[in-house]
Amino acid sequence: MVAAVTVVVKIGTSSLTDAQSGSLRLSVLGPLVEVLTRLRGQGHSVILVSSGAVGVGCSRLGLRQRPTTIAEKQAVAAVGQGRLMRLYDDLFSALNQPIAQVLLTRSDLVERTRYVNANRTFAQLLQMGVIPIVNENDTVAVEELKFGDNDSLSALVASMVQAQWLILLTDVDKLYSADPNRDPAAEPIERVMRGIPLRVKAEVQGKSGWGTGGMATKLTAAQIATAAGVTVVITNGKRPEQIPAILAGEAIGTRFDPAPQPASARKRWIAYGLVPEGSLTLDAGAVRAVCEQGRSLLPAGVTAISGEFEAGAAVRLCDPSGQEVARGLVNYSAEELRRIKGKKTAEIPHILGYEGVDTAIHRDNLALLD
Ligand SMILES: Nc1ncnc2c1ncn2[C@@H]1O[C@H](COP(=O)(O)OP(=O)(O)O)[C@@H](O)[C@H]1O
Ligand SMILES: N[C@@H](CCC(=O)OP(=O)(O)O)C(=O)O
Repeated sequence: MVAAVTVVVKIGTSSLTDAQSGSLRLSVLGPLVEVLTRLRGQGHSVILVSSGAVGVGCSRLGLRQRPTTIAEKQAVAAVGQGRLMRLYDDLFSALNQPIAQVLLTRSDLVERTRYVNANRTFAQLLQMGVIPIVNENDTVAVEELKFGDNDSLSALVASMVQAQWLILLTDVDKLYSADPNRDPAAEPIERVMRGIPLRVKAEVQGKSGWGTGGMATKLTAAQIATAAGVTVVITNGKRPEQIPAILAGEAIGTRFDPAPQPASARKRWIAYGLVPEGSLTLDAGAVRAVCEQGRSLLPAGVTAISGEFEAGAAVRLCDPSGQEVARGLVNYSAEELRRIKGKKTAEIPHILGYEGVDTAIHRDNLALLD
């Protein structure tokens, strides 16, 4: 018997719907509902992140391809989401398991008070024995503030609720060294110890006909969730009955090990919950100070600024080669930083004409990326 855990299961359109007809695959949904209900009955907390609103909406409206315009996608998702939830409610109700619909947009997680509030709602639902079923609120999400894919959404939810497990159910059994649907020589990867291998990142271009992000967004999800201390597994959605064996430690699918010392909830929110509004390029000394010595970022170590943002905004911190290494909340606007970049702290009041703070980003507002 496995100790009670919080598990987030994400199921993609490619597993939920038939690629040809677009109709829902009851042969997948039935066992999934059964296994999640059983886990709940054993005392585990379960959250389901379910895609499928667009796919189901398309099937209902007789559309043969995923819509391309935003307005079309939003309208089709509005048709599909209700049908999807109705089906889930019927199936879970047959097993006496209460469920809840939770629709989130990126902006719900960007604003700290809304993030904290969403977290409280999840905690309350789980305490009441409910299985929350989460999707992006496609109908109202605006392009600049979209998760865009439910892989990232599921990782942010897993991080927010401090889940032990995130299980990504898809139409392949594992992560491969290349897209197995295109390259027959692709080799399966059973375990990713820490950090996602670069050779794999370069080889994750494809996706199924109805899927959104392909394997690339699953790797991003794995990065976000493992950094929060969550164990991530990518496995085939056709066999949901394997989930208890996964939780018991069996080597099924691809397993990503969690960070041994996850950052605090606030730092994780800075790193992955917020949407960066610009970028700062750092010199090598500043990268060392921030990444290895845990120090604040001084204007002296900044060599370039891109984007327009106000003080308090979230920005990317990049090393001299352009690789993103951290994120943080700036103490100065982009316009101010352009004037004081590369300058010593003592020079700042003269340049700006007022006494500012010493740091461009204080270490408490700085989160390293995995
Ligand atoms: N390196 C890889 N390993 C496994 N699958 C890959 C890889 N690169 C691309 N893919 C593709 O990713 C697809 C799954 O992603 P996607 O279609 O978005 O599924 P979902 O709807 O479950 O999110 C697979 O069908 C596969 O073709
Ligand atoms: N929110 C969208 C799903 C977006 C998405 O990530 O799809 P998928 O790649 O199939 O998990 C929907 O419900 O159709």
